[in-house]
Amino acid sequence: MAEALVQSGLHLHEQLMSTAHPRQALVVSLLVLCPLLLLLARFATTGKATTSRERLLAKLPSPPTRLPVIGHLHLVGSLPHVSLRDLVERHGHGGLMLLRLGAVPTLVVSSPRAAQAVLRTHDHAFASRKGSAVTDILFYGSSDIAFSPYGEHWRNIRKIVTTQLLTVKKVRAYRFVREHEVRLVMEKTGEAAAMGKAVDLSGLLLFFTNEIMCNIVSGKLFMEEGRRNKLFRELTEANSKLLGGFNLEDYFPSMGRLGVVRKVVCAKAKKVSKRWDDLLDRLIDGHDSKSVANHGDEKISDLIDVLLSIQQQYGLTRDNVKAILVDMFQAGTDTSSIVLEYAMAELMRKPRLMEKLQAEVRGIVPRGNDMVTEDDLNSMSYLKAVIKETLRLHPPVVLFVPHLSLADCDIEGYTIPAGTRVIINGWAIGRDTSSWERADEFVPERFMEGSSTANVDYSGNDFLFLPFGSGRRMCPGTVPLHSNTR
Ligand code: HEM
Repeated sequence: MAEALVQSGLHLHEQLMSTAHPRQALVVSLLVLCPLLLLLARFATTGKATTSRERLLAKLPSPPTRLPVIGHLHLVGSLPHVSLRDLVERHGHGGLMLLRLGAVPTLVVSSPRAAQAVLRTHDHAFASRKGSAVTDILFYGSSDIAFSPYGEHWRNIRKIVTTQLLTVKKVRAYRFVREHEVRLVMEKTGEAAAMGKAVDLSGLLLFFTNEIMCNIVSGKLFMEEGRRNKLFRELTEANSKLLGGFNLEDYFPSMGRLGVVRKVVCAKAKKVSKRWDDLLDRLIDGHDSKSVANHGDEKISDLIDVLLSIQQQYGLTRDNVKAILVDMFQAGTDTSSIVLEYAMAELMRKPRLMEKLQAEVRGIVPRGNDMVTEDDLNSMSYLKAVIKETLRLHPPVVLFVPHLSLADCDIEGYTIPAGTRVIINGWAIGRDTSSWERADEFVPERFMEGSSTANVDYSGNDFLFLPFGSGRRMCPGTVPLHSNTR
């Protein structure tokens, strides 16, 4: 179940990063596109090995079996993160390898040391992104946080997210939303258990995280909630499919610029984007800067309220606001539910660990309390270790959103030319056998006191454990994740 889940790739970043594709999809797509192949070959081979950039790329370690037109695409199997890890082990050097994915030279980074070079030593040079026709449509000209190129606009919206939207204070304020949703999940599970019915945990956890994100982003006052939340779920899934599908332009950018190809590639994305746009327009129109969701005495503004209230101060257009909102949904929903699902799957497979965790919870929650409160969680060191271990072994973002280099950089004795796409394999880094003992096993004890890796954490400073990345493009979502999963 778990590996399939990684592949079904529900999370924004996971989708975005799936620049490497299942072979089947590739073969089908290429058959369909056969008439275009000759043209492709022309585009794909232009400038080959003649420029200084090509000469630098040619020095990088790379699998020898490169085919005309598709390059190394045929080497990438149905689990791209696994294929890439294996390919780097076989053909890479120092955790680095160059793949030609169609016409796009792509640097694959697969070891803690190489990741440190990219995300810390040369962070500035590797901090950009390259949008595509699809991200331009779904994210309002790629003006969201995840796809914006490095520069003024990205700095501005990233600041908004970290100082206004995803702050500890703000996330704490939504505690009542989380507690309400946890109670609902408990009730549903309890009812099913009483009737001896099986529970679809994946569905329940996805529903749970989606409900939380919906209430945090757009509050409780606007539109009939059930309908709105369902629509958000559908649209998030539609985005994931589009971002994770085979997009010709990702591999053959020159082809993508041809009007006719762009039209075909973009038709579906435009339909989905129109539905997002209608929904976001209705939600934004339903808000005004003074609107607040009430909970007892607390007055909690949702993320739309916050964005509208600072819109002028930060010079945001309405489309910028919408792009940020799409990011929050896309990035915030599946990640947390995937972590929860893997944690449950691992604990079910290892009842001894489940008992240990239950004993910790029972020892801390006062007798008679039917719910664990968020205050109780701080003292639960084994629970924290279980979550860390889940993130190490099953990071929901297996391959990071591709980075783009802005300047030439020397790494591990190679010069990586400016304009190179970089894929960081977070999944492989978490399972690196030179960093982790019994790397493929679920052992939360490795994060408990007394273990040599007890203090390793995911703040982006320990390069052997990067579930959220590191550096300028590191995930800004650690604060909400903490609250949603625990
Ligand atoms: C378990 C939960 C999550 C994990 C493991 C995770 C992981 C990541 C990773 C690995 C990246 C890419 C870093 C890079 O490209 O170098 C990323 C980017 C991002 N994440 Fe998350 N994420 C999670 C949850 C969230 C949540 C809850 C939000 C917001 C509500 C969020 C918002 C973002 C955004 C906006 C970016 C793009 C940052 C940028 O390009 O500047 N993530 N995340």
